[in-house]
Amino acid sequence: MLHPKNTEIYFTLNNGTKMPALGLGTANVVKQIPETKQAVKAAIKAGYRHIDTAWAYHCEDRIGEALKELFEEGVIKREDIFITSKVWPTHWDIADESISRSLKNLGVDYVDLVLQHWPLCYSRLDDPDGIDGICRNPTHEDGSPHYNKDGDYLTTFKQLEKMYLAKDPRFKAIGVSNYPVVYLERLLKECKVVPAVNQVEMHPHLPQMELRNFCTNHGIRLEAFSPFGATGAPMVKNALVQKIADKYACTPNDVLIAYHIRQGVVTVPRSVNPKNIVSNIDFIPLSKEDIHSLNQFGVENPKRLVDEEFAVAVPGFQENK
Ligand SMILES: NC(=O)C1=CN([C@@H]2O[C@H](COP(=O)(O)OP(=O)(O)OC[C@H]3O[C@@H](n4cnc5c(N)ncnc54)[C@H](O)[C@@H]3O)[C@@H](O)[C@H]2O)C=CC1
Ligand SMILES: O=C1O[C@H](CO)[C@@H](O)[C@@H]1O
Repeated sequence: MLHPKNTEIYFTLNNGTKMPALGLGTANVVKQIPETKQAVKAAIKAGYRHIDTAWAYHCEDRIGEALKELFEEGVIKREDIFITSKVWPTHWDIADESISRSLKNLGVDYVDLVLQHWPLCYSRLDDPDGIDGICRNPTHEDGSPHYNKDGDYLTTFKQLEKMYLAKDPRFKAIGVSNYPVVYLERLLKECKVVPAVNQVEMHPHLPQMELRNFCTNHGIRLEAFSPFGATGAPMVKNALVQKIADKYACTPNDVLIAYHIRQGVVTVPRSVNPKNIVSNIDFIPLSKEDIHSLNQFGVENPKRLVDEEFAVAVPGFQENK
């Protein structure tokens, strides 16, 4: 039986927007940021129609250069692709300005999805070496995160909601990222718009079963970041993943991507290597039994692989759930 490629699978969000199941992650490590442009061009030419980015990745301008060339070469039109950007905690109370900054850097009139990047409020500190003159991860002298103590994390989504309800033409859908169930419960009580997406760390070490059930029940599309376990792709070396890869005669990366798409979860693996970018397109008909064994592995061995110093401020990050 012929299977679709991962790039041919789309999911429908709760406002009717269609979102490609596979996207290109662009949170490149600093030394690879200059390779973002060629990675985006390689991905689009290979069939990707979804780019996941953020103000905080400091590469939106390079993505914009790639898109400009692809549009001019007639490879794609703007409406052919799905672009996600995100509002970083430094911009928790100026989401409008963050969106305008991202659109300027990307060189587009709109993005398809805007996410609140983290439910946190950072102080906005000047930093000539930062992004747009702002320190991305502000800290106190002791190295602890420099939060704005007067900030309410829900402010950001409330600002996105207000613009969305006013039919702001700069984006099609709004969502969140790194929201645990308890934060979603508050949001659903205080806001009118149900987030279209919740982007969270997910892989067989972190199946997020409670969050998966909650989001499914409330029509929130889950999106898996760090599907390979972030830089160095540690999940690729996982024995169970490798055993399943052998069974399907595919790569462990193929299993890790199919693990999400077969469960209706969007995923955005990162690479600047055109060979890897292309190989991540291969669809694998992972069975329900194999998906269950991968989920069960994580239920019994929960482990966060992207565990940044600021993340512990969000419930659920401490207990590695
Ligand atoms: N919302 C959020 O807070 C976060 C969002 N993200 C998004 O998720 C994306 C993906 O997650 P990441 O943590 O960046 O990493 P990832 O889990 O996608 O793994 C990237 C690593 O896998 C390697 N890789 C990729 N394809 C491969 C292949 N076919 N064979 C062997 N190695 C391969 C890459 O070289 C890189 O070292 C990010 O780029 C970003 O767009 C990531 C982290 C947090
Ligand atoms: O989206 C994100 O990507 C970086 C690297 O993982 C992380 O700081 C942020 O949440």
